[in-house]
Amino acid sequence: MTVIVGAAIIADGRVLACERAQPAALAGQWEFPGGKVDPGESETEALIRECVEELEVTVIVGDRVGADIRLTGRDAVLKVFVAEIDGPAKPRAVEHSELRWLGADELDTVPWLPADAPIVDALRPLLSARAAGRR
Ligand SMILES: Nc1nc2c([nH]c(=O)n2[C@H]2C[C@H](O)[C@@H](COP(=O)(O)OP(=O)(O)OP(=O)(O)O)O2)c(=O)[nH]1
Repeated sequence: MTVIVGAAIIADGRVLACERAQPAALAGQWEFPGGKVDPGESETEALIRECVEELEVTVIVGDRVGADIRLTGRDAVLKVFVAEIDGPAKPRAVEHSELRWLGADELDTVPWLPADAPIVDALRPLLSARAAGRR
């Protein structure tokens, strides 16, 4: 089964949402940066590599957010991890059409990929807690 990892990159109580530019069927929908784990690579290594490729930032990978999500019609599972940017670098939209930092009350302002709904739900309380300074 293909494992796809995603990074819920959090800073200042907001999470980084990324708008897909391609393929056409997914363009305009929002996601967590990430992608397939390559053979011989750990999930953490894959996330770090994908964030460098897609955003030109190095992330520190933390806890899982939500449960494993089976992608419909595919032999694939999505696993999302909390992450933070290591250092002062700002993410750049290398492969996405737009990046936005969203607070707990802004999560519903973008159309997420359908599979991400449970992850977005799991993130909401986490972001509220961080915004309130209770990491
Ligand atoms: N990265 C990412 N992919 C997601 C999310 N939700 C979701 O359903 N997916 C799906 C969309 C894609 O079908 C698949 C990931 O594909 P991808 O194109 O980002 O991964 P990749 O770079 O490794 O793929 P490839 O170009 O090497 O084929 O997972 C999400 O939040 N983040």
